[in-house]
Amino acid sequence: MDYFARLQDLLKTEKEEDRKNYRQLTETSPVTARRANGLTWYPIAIRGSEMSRGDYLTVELERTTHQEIVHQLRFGASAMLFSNHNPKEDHVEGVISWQSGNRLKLTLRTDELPDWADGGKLGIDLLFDDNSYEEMQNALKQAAALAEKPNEGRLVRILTGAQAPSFHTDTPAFEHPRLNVSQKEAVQKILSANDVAVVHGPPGTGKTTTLVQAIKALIAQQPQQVLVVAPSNTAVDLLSEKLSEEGLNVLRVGNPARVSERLSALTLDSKISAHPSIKEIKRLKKQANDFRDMAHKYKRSFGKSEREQRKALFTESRNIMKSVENTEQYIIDDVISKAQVVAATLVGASHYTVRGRQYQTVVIDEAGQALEPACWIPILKGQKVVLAGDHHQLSPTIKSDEAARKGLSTTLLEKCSTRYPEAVVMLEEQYRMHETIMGYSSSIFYKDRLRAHASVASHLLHPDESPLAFVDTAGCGFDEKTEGTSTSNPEEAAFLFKHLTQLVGVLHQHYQKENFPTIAVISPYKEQIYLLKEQLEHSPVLKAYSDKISVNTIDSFQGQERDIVYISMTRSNTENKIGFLSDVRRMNVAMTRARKKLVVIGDSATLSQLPFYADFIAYAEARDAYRSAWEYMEN
Ligand SMILES: Nc1ncnc2c1ncn2[C@@H]1O[C@H](COP(=O)(O)OP(=O)(O)OP(=O)(O)O)[C@@H](O)[C@H]1O
Repeated sequence: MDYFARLQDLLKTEKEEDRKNYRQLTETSPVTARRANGLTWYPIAIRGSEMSRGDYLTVELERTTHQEIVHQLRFGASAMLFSNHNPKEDHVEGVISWQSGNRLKLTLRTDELPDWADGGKLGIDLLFDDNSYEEMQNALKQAAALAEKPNEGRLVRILTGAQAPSFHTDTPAFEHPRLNVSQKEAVQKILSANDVAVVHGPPGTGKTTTLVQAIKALIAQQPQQVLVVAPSNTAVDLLSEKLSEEGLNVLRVGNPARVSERLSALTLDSKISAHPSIKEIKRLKKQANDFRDMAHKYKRSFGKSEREQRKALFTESRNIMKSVENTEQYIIDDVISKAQVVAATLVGASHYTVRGRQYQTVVIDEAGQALEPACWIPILKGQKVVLAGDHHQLSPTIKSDEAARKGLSTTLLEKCSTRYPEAVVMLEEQYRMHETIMGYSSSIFYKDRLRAHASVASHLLHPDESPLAFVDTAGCGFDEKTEGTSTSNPEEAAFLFKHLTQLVGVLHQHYQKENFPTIAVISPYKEQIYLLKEQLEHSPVLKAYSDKISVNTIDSFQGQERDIVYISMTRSNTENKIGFLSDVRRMNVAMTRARKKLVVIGDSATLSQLPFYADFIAYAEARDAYRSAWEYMEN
């Protein structure tokens, strides 16, 4: 089928580009550069080791210097333990089987540690993620084959546009005291869909709340195990927690990104150790060890009867271990089958513990950020799929421009929304933003259909504080600086903090430290973020509020909210280049993080190149929210 052959090609292009980037980052860089890029932990120490299934050795490793750098050494990734004395020869590969804080466990593809591991200077490198690409390619191949099978390929044909979806017409209206009208409509759509339903959740509209209730309702409608997946561990964690709070039995496959007792109780390991039959296993293991010890006592006796005795003891010990394995498998099967919800990342849905399972319903959250080939991994395990997300917020990160241009950046969510409007319900009431903050985004992206709930529609930091400001730096001479591919604007950064310091000074009179408003300072440019962070460090007034202020890129704020949001637009040049500010979805995310006050600082002359910004500035002007930076500089 053309559809999948094309996707397979695009994915191949993407993989090549990804691998190229990875090589550039790793092969020529010294360990410190790899560490700064989040690909390496160094130095590390071995804290313990144990045998795991299949005679593999699992070693526990710890970063020994304090390192806050964000890293990518996560559960499920392939990684390599190396010695920096002679890294070319002294290395061994494995898979990360657990990670938390500064520790991780690496399951090696061997049964013992090599000698060089005693020599110090150890580190661990992330390896290229072949496995995820393989899983995606396999899923695409399987989907293509399935589409040709008249009796089995229905869902595949529907999702690729070859056949229309159908809905029950007799599903009773869904009622729930805590959901609003469009949320109830979304649950109703999910219940009535035979094949596909789409929940379009603009910022702050309660998408998670809706999905949780929909999953409960699905299980009440017909007892079943639901597969719940998302591209990021953070989203999977959030849903797992909420579903479990609602009393559902959730199995979190894989390794939660966040450390919380509630979450770790949902993992397979934790459920296994809480299982009633685990006592039996412990007893059997002890018995097997006792027999083994007894056998070893015959070591120095060479008589025939001793030899036989010894052999019998070993056999007995081995038999017991067999039964241990059987019991373990029984426990695993029991734990998995009791789960009402299996929660994992898209690729994690094919983890060996749940690999062969089928589900009636598959729910994909954050589908606006999910690469389509990755979505096919869980979709093939279900009969019906629910896609939830917002294709007007950030799209999946794609490394190959060519693959992106040819369509890999278009998500299945977007395709289904366009193809089947009858399957889509948009959540229309939002619980985050003052209506003036919401207004521009709503008019550009959501056909003016968003409404602010009464509890937030007119909330302000203080009756004298306006909800929106565009501060124009045009003509101030705040020129951007470009080095390599990154852009920054030191004077804009300094100005931003001056403005923020003033605001904090005013708010200081109205708020206690405990309930002081939360603040985000964001910019699309990494280099600008470094600068902003540095300047924040040197501002004594703001430093006193450092636990209230977060500074980071737009991408890292998706899904979050703050009372006050400052956006440093950074670009200011005479050639009118705006680079990736032209991705207006990213701007949509930035602007909709603010609850009570949004301050956008930028150069109107540069920004107005794009109608999106020209219109935003006009929107601000019409609401008396336009200011020139000169006004502040004169004060
Ligand atoms: N029907 C409702 N009535 C009152 N409050 C609600 C309702 N639905 C959601 N909320 C509130 O709105 C906020 C956002 O809800 P939720 O976390 O479900 O949103 P979301 O859409 O998943 O967020 P995001 O914008 O990150 O996608 C929460 O504080 C939640 O309590």
